[in-house]
Amino acid sequence: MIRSTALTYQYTGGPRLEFPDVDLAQGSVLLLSGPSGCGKSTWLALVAALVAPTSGTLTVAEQPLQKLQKVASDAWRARTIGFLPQKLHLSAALSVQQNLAMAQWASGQAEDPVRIHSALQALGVAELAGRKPAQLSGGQAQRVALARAVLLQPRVILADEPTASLDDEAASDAVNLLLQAARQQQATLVIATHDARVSRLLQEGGSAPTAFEELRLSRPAKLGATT
Ligand SMILES: Nc1ncnc2c1ncn2[C@@H]1O[C@H](COP(=O)(O)OP(=O)(O)OP(=O)(O)O)[C@@H](O)[C@H]1O
Repeated sequence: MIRSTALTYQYTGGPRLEFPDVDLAQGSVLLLSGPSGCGKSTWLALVAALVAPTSGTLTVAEQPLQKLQKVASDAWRARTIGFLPQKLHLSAALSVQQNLAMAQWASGQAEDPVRIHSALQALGVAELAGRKPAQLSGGQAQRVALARAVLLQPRVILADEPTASLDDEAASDAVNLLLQAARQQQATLVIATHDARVSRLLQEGGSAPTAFEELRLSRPAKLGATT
C-alpha cells in the first residue's frame, strides 16, 4: 500500500514539486505518468525513502516514512522496495548469479542460491546465471534486473521507465513480466513512464485486463514564474 497526503518536495535551487494524494491498496497497480521533468523520479525516490518530503505525509507498506529513522531506512528499503531502475545498474564484473547474490548480501541476508535460481527461472533466464551482463541482450538484462528487484519479495515494486527504448514486443513483455511478478508476490506495482504504450498494455494486461490507477503529474511552474 502507498498513501500520501499533501506531499511536496523542494529542490535546493530548483522547483517545488506538489504531488496529488494517492491511496493505493496492497497489490494494486499505479501508472505514474506525465511529461519529462514533472517529478516522476522524485516521487519514486520519496516512496523508496531515498529522500524525505519537504512537507506532507507518506506511508508505504504500513510504514509512516516520517517515523523511519535515517539509519533504519536502508534496511527498510532492502526489505520492502524492489526497484527496477531505467539504467539497470548490473555490476559488469559479476555474473548474473553474483549480481542477485549481491542484493541478498546488501540486505544483510546470506546468499541463497535456491531462491536466486527460482527468481531467475520465473523470468525465464535461469540458464544465463553464469554470464556477465555484457553477454546479455537488452531484454535479457532487463529480465535479470527484474529478477533482482523481486528477489527479496518486496511489498512494493517501483519500475522507472521500464519500456524506454524497447520495441513494441519487448515493451509488452516488460509490462507483462512486471504484472506477473507483482501478482505472484501480491506486491503493489508502480510503473513510472511517459510512454503512452504502457497505459494500453496495462489495459490489455497480457492474458486479462488489469485494473490500475493513474497518477498524472504536470510539470512544475517555471522558477520565477509569476502565475
Ligand atoms: N538535484 C536537483 N536539483 C534541482 N532540480 C532538480 C534536481 N533533480 C531534479 N530536479 C528538477 O525537478 C523536476 C522533476 O525532476 P524528475 O527527475 O523527478 O522528473 P521526471 O518526471 O522523472 O523526469 P524524466 O521523465 O525526464 O526522468 C525537474 O524540473 C528537474 O529539473
